[in-house]
Amino acid sequence: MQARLTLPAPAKLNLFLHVLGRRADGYHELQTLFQFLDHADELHFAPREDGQVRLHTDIPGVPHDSNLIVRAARQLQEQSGTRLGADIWLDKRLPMGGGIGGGSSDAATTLVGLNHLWQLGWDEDRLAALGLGLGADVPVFVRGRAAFAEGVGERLTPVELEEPWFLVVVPQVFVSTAEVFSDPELTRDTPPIKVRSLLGVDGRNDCQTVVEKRYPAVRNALMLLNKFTSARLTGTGACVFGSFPNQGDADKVRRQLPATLPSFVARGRNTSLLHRKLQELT
Ligand SMILES: C[C@](O)(CO)[C@H](O)COP(=O)(O)OP(=O)(O)OC[C@H]1O[C@@H](n2ccc(N)nc2=O)[C@H](O)[C@@H]1O
Ligand SMILES: Nc1ncnc2c1ncn2[C@@H]1O[C@H](COP(=O)(O)OP(=O)(O)OP(=O)(O)O)[C@@H](O)[C@H]1O
Repeated sequence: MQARLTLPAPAKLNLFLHVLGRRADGYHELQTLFQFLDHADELHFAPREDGQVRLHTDIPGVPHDSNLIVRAARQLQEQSGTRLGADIWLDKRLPMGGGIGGGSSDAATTLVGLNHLWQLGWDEDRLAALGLGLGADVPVFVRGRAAFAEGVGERLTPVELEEPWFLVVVPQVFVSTAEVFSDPELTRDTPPIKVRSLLGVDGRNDCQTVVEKRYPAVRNALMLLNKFTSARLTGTGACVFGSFPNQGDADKVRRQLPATLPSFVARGRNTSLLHRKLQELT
């Protein structure tokens, strides 16, 4: 591997997730609060003169051409008209299907990284618009600022939040986002809130009841973590999390969880690890 650029692709949490309604195209109108975690995949990039895009790391179950990294790279290549290609390597650390946005974050880091490497000069708005076509969570990762999100996640208002430590528990099940959103029992009528009333909002996730019913492993993880702190679901799961004022308190609870249940501790951040790294580059 001879990488020219190495960048992180951090996880996100949905600190709350409200489902407001269903649109004609089947997608759901949401309101959610995104914050980033200092826990990340890492991507390595090198330019290619022959125009090919090659990801050299296999993710089991994800064919090369369906990987969001490859799809993001090819779409940026096509839409920018560059003749360059890229070799890409991935250190996968984020659990998949966990509701912490690993695939979307990989796609965003690819867009931002190749924009830099190929010297395209695209601005954030253009990269975020391309990213939205790859997944609802991609724009927030492209922009890298904690945000109140509306629509399907594309209307973003940056916010400054406290930056506590989070203990994230990773139940060993894969939750299908599409299945959760198509469940007839999903609550879809939460009234909209205004960004200025954010502070008064509790951390409810409207998907939690449906996910707990369908996935006993998630219900068990929530029950377990609830013994120590107020536990919540992120996205459509499977990950559940609780917040702590410092790392020591989070680690202490982590040590009391069964060894069979994977978990990690990471700080919540208002500026993503990707964007902090980019600031060092410029
Ligand atoms: C739940 C969140 O993680 C919150 O951050 C995201 O909104 C989900 O984003 P994502 O994983 O990128 O989801 P996508 O790949 O865009 O959508 C997966 C499937 O979930 C359903 N879906 C997703 C997002 C949304 N606002 N309404 C939906 O109904 C759709 O059936 C869609 O086919
Ligand atoms: N680079 C990638 N990393 C992870 N998953 C990928 C990637 N490319 C494609 N996928 C596909 O996307 C699916 C969802 O992965 P992801 O890790 O984004 O889920 P998630 O954490 O639930 O995301 P979200 O919070 O956005 O719902 C995977 O099961 C996989 O099939």
